[in-house]
Amino acid sequence: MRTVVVTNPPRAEAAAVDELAKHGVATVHEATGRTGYLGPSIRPVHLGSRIAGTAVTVLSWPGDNLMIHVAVEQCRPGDVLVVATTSPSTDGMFGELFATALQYRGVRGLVIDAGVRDVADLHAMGFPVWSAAVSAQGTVKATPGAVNVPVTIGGQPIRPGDAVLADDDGVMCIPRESVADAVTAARAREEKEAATRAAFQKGELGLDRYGLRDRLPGMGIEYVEYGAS
Ligand SMILES: O=C([O-])CC(=O)C(=O)O
Ligand SMILES: [Mg+2]
Repeated sequence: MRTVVVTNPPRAEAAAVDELAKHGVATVHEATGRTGYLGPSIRPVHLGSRIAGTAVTVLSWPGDNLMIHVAVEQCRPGDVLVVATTSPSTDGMFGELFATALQYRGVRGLVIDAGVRDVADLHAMGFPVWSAAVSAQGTVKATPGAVNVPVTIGGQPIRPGDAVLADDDGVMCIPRESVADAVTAARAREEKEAATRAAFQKGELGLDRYGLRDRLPGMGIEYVEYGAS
């Protein structure tokens, strides 16, 4: 692994990232052709937050949070810290002290493919975190890694400066060049879903709205009156 700290990577445009935060992960994931989702193993540590920000990426050795300390200095307002490890680990690499340092720098949250701790404090501070685990197990500060290199979480590549969108449904990454397009697509999908919601509120069935009823026979689905042989 290259032990490198990349400074000042290009970041997704801030206004587009802020627009992105108006839309949920499920909506943007669908609107972008089901791309970029980090998968169900990256979970919100506390519910009720939705953030979008630009990624500062960290590649750490498992059980070692040295490079998170290095990365804090690279963070700017509007960033999200994204931490991957070189092999799987659930150790609690991050807690309220790191969150305090990141909040001071205007960082919007943390996404980490490892463990976090001090979760009651993180909750009280209002610092949103998505992680693979919660663990009191502490870590060392010993092994070089990298900051602002491309990382992979849940099979999804995340480059420094890409947009990260996270809410109660999980986390997704949008390439920094594609954020404005993703916002446009998300708006269109929300308009379509608003029309569907209004129809469902009046009792229309998905079977009819989506043209499914006519397709059921072709799929071999038949209706049988209860008790009929
Ligand atoms: O200091 C650590 O190793 C992680 C932690 O608990 C904190 O950030 O509060
Ligand atoms: Mg702590």
